Amino acid sequence: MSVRIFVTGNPGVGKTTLVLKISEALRDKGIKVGGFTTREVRERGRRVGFKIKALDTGEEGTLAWAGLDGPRVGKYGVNLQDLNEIGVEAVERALREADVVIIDEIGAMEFKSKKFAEAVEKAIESEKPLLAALHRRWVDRFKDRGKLYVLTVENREKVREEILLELLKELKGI
Ligand SMILES: Nc1ncnc2c1ncn2[C@@H]1O[C@H](COP(=O)(O)OP(=O)(O)OP(=O)(O)O)[C@@H](O)[C@H]1O
Repeated sequence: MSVRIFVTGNPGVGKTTLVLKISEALRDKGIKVGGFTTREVRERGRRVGFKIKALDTGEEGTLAWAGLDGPRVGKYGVNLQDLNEIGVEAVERALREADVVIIDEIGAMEFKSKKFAEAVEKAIESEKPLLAALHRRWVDRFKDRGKLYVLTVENREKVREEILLELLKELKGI
């Protein structure tokens, strides 16, 4: 059975940073990483939206923006087009072409897309190693389908090393 690693934790604890550093470390070893990351965008100190970026191509779009017309999560409207065309496509590509699949994150915004939900399911069922950031509210739904790490400021460096070793062990031979 393949490794499936979920990382959760409070907002801003470092989930995206962990995923990015692990992606870099894997790439440095010649391992092909695919999937997507998200990041928040602030203007004058206030959060105004979220960007979504494909790990393989670097293509970036808008995941959600305050006041945007689209399915709503809080004050943000979700941009289904970029979520599907950048995020979901990146996961599909990773499932075909990459050695490791990264999903950052599984949460309310992302689940506004049925295609995203299907891609997550495929990624979990896949034989390829999966590393996914999981929003706190979705932990109960996914915690039995892989290994769950709860990230804190205190443990985040150690957890990062542990996950990297776990993935490398699984990828031995590539
Ligand atoms: N290991 C670390 N060492 C130092 N700073 C860190 C570390 N991890 C994260 N940070 C800093 O903390 C901030 C938030 O990190 P990050 O965006 O990775 O968190 P997150 O958990 O993904 O947030 P969100 O809840 O928005 O998804 C960033 O400014 C980042 O640079």
